[in-house]
Amino acid sequence: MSAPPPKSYNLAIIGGGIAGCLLSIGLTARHIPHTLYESASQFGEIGAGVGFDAHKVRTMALIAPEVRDAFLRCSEPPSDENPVWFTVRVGDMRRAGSDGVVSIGGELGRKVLAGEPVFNVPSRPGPRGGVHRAHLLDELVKLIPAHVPKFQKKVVDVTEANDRSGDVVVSFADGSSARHAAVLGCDGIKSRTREIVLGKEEAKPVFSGKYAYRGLIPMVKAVQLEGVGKESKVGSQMYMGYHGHVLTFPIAKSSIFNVVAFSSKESWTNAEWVVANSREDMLADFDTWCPTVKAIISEMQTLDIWALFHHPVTRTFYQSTPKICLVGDAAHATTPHHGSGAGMCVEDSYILSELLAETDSAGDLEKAFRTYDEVRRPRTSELVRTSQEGGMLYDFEGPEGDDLEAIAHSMKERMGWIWDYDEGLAEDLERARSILRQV
Ligand SMILES: Cc1cc2nc3c(=O)[nH]c(=O)nc-3n(C[C@H](O)[C@H](O)[C@H](O)COP(=O)(O)OP(=O)(O)OC[C@H]3O[C@@H](n4cnc5c(N)ncnc54)[C@H](O)[C@@H]3O)c2cc1C
Repeated sequence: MSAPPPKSYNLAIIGGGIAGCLLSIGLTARHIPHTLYESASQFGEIGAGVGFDAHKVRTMALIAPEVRDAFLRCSEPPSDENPVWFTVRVGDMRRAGSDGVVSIGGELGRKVLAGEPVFNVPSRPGPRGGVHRAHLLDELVKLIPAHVPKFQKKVVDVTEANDRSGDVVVSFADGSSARHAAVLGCDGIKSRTREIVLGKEEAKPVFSGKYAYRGLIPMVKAVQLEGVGKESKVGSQMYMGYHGHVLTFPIAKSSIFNVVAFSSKESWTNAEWVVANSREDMLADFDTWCPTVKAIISEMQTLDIWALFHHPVTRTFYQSTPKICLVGDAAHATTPHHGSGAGMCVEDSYILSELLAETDSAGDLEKAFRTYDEVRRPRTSELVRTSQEGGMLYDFEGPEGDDLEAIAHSMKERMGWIWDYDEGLAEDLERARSILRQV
């Protein structure tokens, strides 16, 4: 197939995380000229896991088939016989008798042995699951042409060019600047581009009431921990409790046991979001929990606390002067409780790439951004809302309390809304295209 006519514009992507890389691949596949500016000296992700559901993996292929292939190279082929997202247990023993039976809400709760499976949240068939973030990013980066990324380019400002061209001038911390038709802000939860669009106050992320410990344990070691080994083949586990929950899932083709352990806190006053902590304090957060959870926590090598912030209310994802469009966490930073913040980067990148593919002149970019905002903001804002509620649900802080049937029902409903979206996304794109084509 011959290449489409060249675009009369050149875009700037700010930020080379999952959103910036996916968008760059999407634009490259559609012959849309752009440069990616990243503040760090190279692409990089933290040493932790990230999970994608089957719908997001299918959407990766719509950005470009190579994105899905990249994911598959990092992930374990799923068993579709009994697809399970998480096997859910009660890990907190505060309400347990000496026999280990937890006295907890709902009919299900009467039979619960601490640490033993209570219910499964079924996932959907198809490739999906956890990968090591750095491994995935390494694979994605290979799909970005060498001339596209520019490193050590920290964006400090975006202004309109003063020659009535409608171009934007991107200014960097090193004193240099670059001119583009528009900016695609993929600069994450602490986004500078969001500040420019919304103003400093409105752009501020908000503490969600939760913090997390994150750890990677070699699988050979994890399977020796009490209660873990026999379930190594089962996959992902969630241990619920009062004001906390613990997730474990295999990554790096099951060679690493990824742990995220959550706790609650009313407020966060520290200017830093990742702070050092003592082993005693970390263990104390889970000292009422079952032996399996305690064994997992005691094996964690990183003690840092990650305060979890999000950006719950967003008036707009774009502005016209200077032209900026927000993508990924820059647009809709979410808590991780539905494991879908990066998944929304996938959906955003697909929709925006497709809309830009249909936009031939710089004068039409604003319309493309307005259309993207119209179809993407409702869904992603809802994710931010339901994800925060999800964290409270797993920690027995929601209206369901510790009623396990009500929690199971709510979890399945919330996850279905995120996962069963192949048709929804196709409809969103169709609707967006018809808006874009209106004169
Ligand atoms: C504990 C935890 C677990 C999670 N688990 C999951 C999961 O299982 N599944 C899932 O889908 N999501 C998950 N998420 C959410 C997911 O990690 C994020 O939604 C996703 O990584 C956001 O990607 P991003 O590219 O938008 O932002 P980022 O990854 O933050 O990337 C932003 C990039 O922009 C660069 N940058 C920043 N400022 C500037 C600047 N001024 N100039 C130039 N460059 C700049 C940064 O260096 C960085 O490279 C989790 C989040 C947390 C906290």
